[in-house]
Amino acid sequence: MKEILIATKNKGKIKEFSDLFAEKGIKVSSLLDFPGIEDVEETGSTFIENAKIKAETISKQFNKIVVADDSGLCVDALQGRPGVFSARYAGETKNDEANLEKVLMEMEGVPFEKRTARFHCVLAVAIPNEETRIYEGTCEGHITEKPEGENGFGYDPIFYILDREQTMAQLSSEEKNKISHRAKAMKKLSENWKILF
Ligand SMILES: O=P(O)(O)OP(=O)(O)OP(=O)(O)OC[C@H]1O[C@@H](n2cnc3c(O)ncnc32)[C@H](O)[C@@H]1O
Ligand SMILES: [Mg+2]
Repeated sequence: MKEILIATKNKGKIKEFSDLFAEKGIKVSSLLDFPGIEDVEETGSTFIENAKIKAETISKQFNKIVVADDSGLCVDALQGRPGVFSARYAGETKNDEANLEKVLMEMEGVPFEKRTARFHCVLAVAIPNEETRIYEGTCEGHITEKPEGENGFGYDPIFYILDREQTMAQLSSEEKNKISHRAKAMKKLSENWKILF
């Protein structure tokens, strides 16, 4: 079976990529399968820079094709924050619940029509001795006033999808994988599938 290495230790992402690649008959491995590999420092100032840094660093270590995902939540009323700081918005420990509580606190008193936000996903495909490829996807929504739903990860419980009348965390994983920023970026990558193998 074909296999692709994703440069992440985020369990939520790994689950989604496993499902999305399984549709193509491809198995996913991740940095959780290689406990000796250290986290790559995200020193870039954009999603694209950070996705490239993660994919290229791990690709060099393994000398093979590697996919990395840099993603996050951009809230209009917060001038695009948390943005590239999404994973560590409430501190270095990467606590999903503390992060979303911080966003809710900062959004207190903001009326519904001004609570617009989007999830952004950048996939970088690093190929030894070739230029890194970039694929992007976004998903539009509104920030809720309190968390709802148990599925997904990260900011999903406070991200309301207008035409579904549900938060991302209330959707099943199959439904999220049809509309999410990650699924949209994956679709673009899958149109260029042949670069992977
Ligand atoms: O860098 P890696 O190792 O892949 O894992 P990470 O968790 O640090 O990932 P990012 O640097 O890309 O930060 C993305 C953060 O944005 C949030 N996020 C990304 N995609 C999301 C999604 O589909 N649903 C909810 N939150 C998401 C979540 O809090 C992530 O921790
Ligand atoms: Mg990260």
